[in-house]
Amino acid sequence: MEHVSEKRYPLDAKDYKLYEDVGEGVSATVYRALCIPLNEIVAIKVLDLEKCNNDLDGIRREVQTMSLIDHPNVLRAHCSFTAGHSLWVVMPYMAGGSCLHIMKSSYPEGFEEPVIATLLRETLKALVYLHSHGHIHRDVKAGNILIDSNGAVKLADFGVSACMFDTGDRQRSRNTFVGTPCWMAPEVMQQLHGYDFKADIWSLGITALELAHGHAPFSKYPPMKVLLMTLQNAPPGLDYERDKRFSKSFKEMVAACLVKDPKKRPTSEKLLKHHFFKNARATDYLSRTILDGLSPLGERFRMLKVKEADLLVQNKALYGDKEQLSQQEYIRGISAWNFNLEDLKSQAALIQDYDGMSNAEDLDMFRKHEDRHDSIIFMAESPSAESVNHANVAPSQEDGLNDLRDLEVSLASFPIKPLQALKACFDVGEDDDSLTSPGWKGAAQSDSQQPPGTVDEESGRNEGGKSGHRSSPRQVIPENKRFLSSSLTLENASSPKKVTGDGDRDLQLPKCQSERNYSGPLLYRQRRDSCNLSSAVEDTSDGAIFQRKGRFKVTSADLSPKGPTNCFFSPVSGGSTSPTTVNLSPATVLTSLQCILLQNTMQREEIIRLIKYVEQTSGKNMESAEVGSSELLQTSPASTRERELQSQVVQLQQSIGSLVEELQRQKMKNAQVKKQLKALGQQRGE
Ligand SMILES: Nc1ncnc2c1ncn2[C@@H]1O[C@H](COP(=O)(O)OP(=O)(O)OP(=O)(O)O)[C@@H](O)[C@H]1O
Repeated sequence: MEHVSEKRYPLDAKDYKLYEDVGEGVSATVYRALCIPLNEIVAIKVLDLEKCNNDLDGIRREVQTMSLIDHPNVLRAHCSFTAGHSLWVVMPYMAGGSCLHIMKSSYPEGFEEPVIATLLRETLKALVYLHSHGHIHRDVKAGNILIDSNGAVKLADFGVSACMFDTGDRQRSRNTFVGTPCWMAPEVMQQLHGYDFKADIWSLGITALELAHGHAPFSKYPPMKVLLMTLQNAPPGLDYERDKRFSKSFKEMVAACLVKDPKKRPTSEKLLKHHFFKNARATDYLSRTILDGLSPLGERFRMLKVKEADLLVQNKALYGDKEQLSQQEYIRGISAWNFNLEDLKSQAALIQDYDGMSNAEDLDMFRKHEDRHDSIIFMAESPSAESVNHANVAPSQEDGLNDLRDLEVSLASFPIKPLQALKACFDVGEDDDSLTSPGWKGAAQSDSQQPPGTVDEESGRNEGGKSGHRSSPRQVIPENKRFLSSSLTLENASSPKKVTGDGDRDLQLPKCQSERNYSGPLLYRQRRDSCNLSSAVEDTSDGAIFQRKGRFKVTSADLSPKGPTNCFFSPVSGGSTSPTTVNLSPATVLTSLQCILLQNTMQREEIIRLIKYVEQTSGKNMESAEVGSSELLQTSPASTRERELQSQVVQLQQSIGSLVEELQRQKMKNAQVKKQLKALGQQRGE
């Protein structure tokens, strides 16, 4: 199957002339190019196989999927071949570029409804086709919806697609944590029961919001927060003042996609019949509207890069802070997040300031649920379409009962288990990448400056005018790792890396929660970081690493309690000390984070006391001890803040406690009323 289309596209880099770059992803640069023998303009995606961190299986899957599909709304690869250490994927050139690029350059506030309806209908047609052929796309987003000059719409990027008919490792990959957080369905984050086609419907709903607003919901938050917000909050929707311009049918369509329970989402086929799509126009409408007057794609892309570079410089000047920069990158729609330890720690810290109230409510509430699973009466319902309208409304104490009810409903119908998500985050890190692939670390930070690398070496020319070379040593791809689109044989398809599914992870969850200290993996990794141990290989023994195109690297996690001690923050420690809890709520995770914080504070204070004690009793003023204690004492402002936070948490706990009691009282009343009604009914019957 060397050539998948009727025309024979050559399998040699020399037969293509690369022009300007028109797009960039995590691991690839896309060029406009000329296929010389056919005299045809094509797009060539040049994937740097080194950047892919040896995830040849993932790449092979992308190429395979792209080659086999045959639908007008799905971007199909003409052919692919390796050139040195790059993989070239030749595909039709979509001159309009991605919806994301169009929005960024000309529609920062999003598109008008008929445009959105047209784009989504075409995307949905692609999904109907993919789903009926057993594929889950898993990365539906505006950046992957491409438009041709005549307005034709195609869904691209199969880098993380999965096949429902797969077995073994690939089947298990449906339990993995892939995609791009803002667009990622809760069940994908949750990694509890795996997921199916419905994950794409969620992403489509998020994409609808993205097309309506110019950015995806939560896009200003760092990934960790996005995960927690997606899991904890009511689904986002078109509920704001600014959304008044949109029709009821659009709002309903979005609400139908963004139901947390995947079973309650419509299939792609059913969704396509939604009356919202009656607003959709013929595709040439797109070329007459959003493409009209746009400069050529390469030019737009260049301008965007300049804008982004300026933004980065500005931000650096403003914040000089990595976290802010990573957020800005996020805003810019770049999905190559840098999941390093420091980022994660600061993200984890950020979570505490967010929605303190609701988090604390969740915290106690859910813990109490865990203690009395059976006593919850209204658990079976799921968040209704109306509940979508409650999104982002901060719960108040006045309507505490309703909120509690909502919370119970949403938590109960959606057994949140975000620890894996967090854990996955804690177990990803650029340290691993740097250890396994020496050139990666720097490369990840300067993606936009990366040349295609092989262009020069393989074809001896680089028409794109790219300059600059990697400083990292080039890795020669062994012959058995080279492949053409024709070489997708079974043997070749076997993954070099074993993919570990969530099932494994579940099994490894500690039996006794009290043994678990969430600071364990963090501290452990911190230690490794500081020692710069070259233990990436050992790391995989803790949990096989699998990666999807640089978005995430997920391991089966280090679950052994490597942390120093158990959490001993009694006011909020229920979740952490419960001996049987395995299903963890976001609240529990937050509890654990709070525990870690408090634990560190208390330990620090304890150490200071001990140092002082030793100093006094020994009568010696040991220099080192002095330095140590004075340094430690300097940290007191932080601990004051921490104490404040702790007391806030305690207060919140207390108010939640009373709300829960009130809830219990109401339930008892309810039960009594029911009894009375029943008795009355019986009396009447007699
Ligand atoms: N056939 C094409 N014609 C025109 N532009 C394209 C084409 N394919 C991709 N692009 C542009 O290049 C960008 C990056 O491509 P692509 O998404 O396939 O790379 P990636 O590494 O898989 O990205 P990511 O993983 O971040 O989604 C796209 O967002 C799009 O703007």
